[in-house]
Amino acid sequence: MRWHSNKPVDTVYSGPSAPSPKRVTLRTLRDKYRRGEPISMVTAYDYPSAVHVDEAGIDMLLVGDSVAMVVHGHDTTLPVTLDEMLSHCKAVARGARRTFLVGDMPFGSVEVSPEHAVRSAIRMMKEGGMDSVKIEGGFSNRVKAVRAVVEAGVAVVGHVGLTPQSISVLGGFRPAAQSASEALRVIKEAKALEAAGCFSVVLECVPGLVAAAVTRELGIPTIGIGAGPGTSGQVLVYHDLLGMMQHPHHAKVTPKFCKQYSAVGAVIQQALTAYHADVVTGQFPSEAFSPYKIAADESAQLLRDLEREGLHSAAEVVADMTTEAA
Ligand SMILES: Nc1nc(=O)c2c([nH]1)NC[C@@H]1CN(c3ccc(C(=O)N[C@@H](CCC(=O)O)C(=O)O)cc3)CN21
Ligand SMILES: CC(C)C(=O)C(=O)O
Ligand SMILES: [Mg+2]
Repeated sequence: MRWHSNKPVDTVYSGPSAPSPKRVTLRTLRDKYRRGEPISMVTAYDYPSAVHVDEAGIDMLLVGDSVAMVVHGHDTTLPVTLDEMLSHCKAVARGARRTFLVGDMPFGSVEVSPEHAVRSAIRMMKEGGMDSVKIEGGFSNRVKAVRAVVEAGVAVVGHVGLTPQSISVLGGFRPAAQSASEALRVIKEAKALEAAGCFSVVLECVPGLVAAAVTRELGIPTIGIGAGPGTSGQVLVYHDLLGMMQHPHHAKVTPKFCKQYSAVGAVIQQALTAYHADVVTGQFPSEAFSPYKIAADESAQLLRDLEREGLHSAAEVVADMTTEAA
């Protein structure tokens, strides 16, 4: 009860039952945007990563359908289902106390009709515990879906430029808006998504000039990924920015626009190799990691019980280890 306390804020208990930090809301995001303050966004797919993102002060957390590639090992984002996304959303929601949560609507959860999109979006909110959803694409049927979802009372982030869920028609993860006509289309799509009620739009893999033009044209924040510095905010994939995807197995899916702020993949590899070596050489677990003891009178009783039952091998071990300990 912060408002009843006369202690300075930093002496207030900050353990698990501490008062919750102030949540980022749509209001907070709009205020930042109006003041021209950049908005930070990162993906997370599980409880521990959500805790880290939350504690870092990141404004928005995206439970991205990139989970299909980064966590499930698929080559595209297409296979992940709404039920799988919901499982990740629930875990993330348990770890996030402050950051604004966006659930990525996976391929197959919005396309059929606006009603279909509304039903899926409601599940993201109700079951997934999200604060909003993100819907990929700017074609007119997607704009209609966005409008229906917003009218149902769900805040929506749009997503134009490279739209990985359209890989089947795009033919690959290619940068978007590189011709005048493509760039104009992206700008018009972003405008249409704003008009349909999106509170923000992600711009993926478009030239910085195009992203800056969209940003100036819109009255809502743009969040760029591989879109240069001229957007209202930035988003990166958690594992990419931590440098967890350096192994040749997944290095191919780490996009070149990603700055690596650490080399966590190398740290993990080194730790696992060291653990393996310790197990093989018997250095783990040492006394320090063998905490469970049996009292002397209990082990003496156990020794008698084992001999009585004819369990001589076990009895021998108990006898040897009791003398060792003594
Ligand atoms: N780990 C990860 N990070 C991401 O940022 C991310 C995903 N996965 N999966 C979903 C989408 C796909 N993204 C990607 C993936 C690859 C490139 C990329 O390397 N593009 C190349 C061209 C590749 C080609 O032509 O096939 C480039 O030169 O930009 C870009 C964005 C961004 N998203
Ligand atoms: C790359 C971001 C914007 C995304 O959609 C995802 O991670 O799924
Ligand atoms: Mg996505």
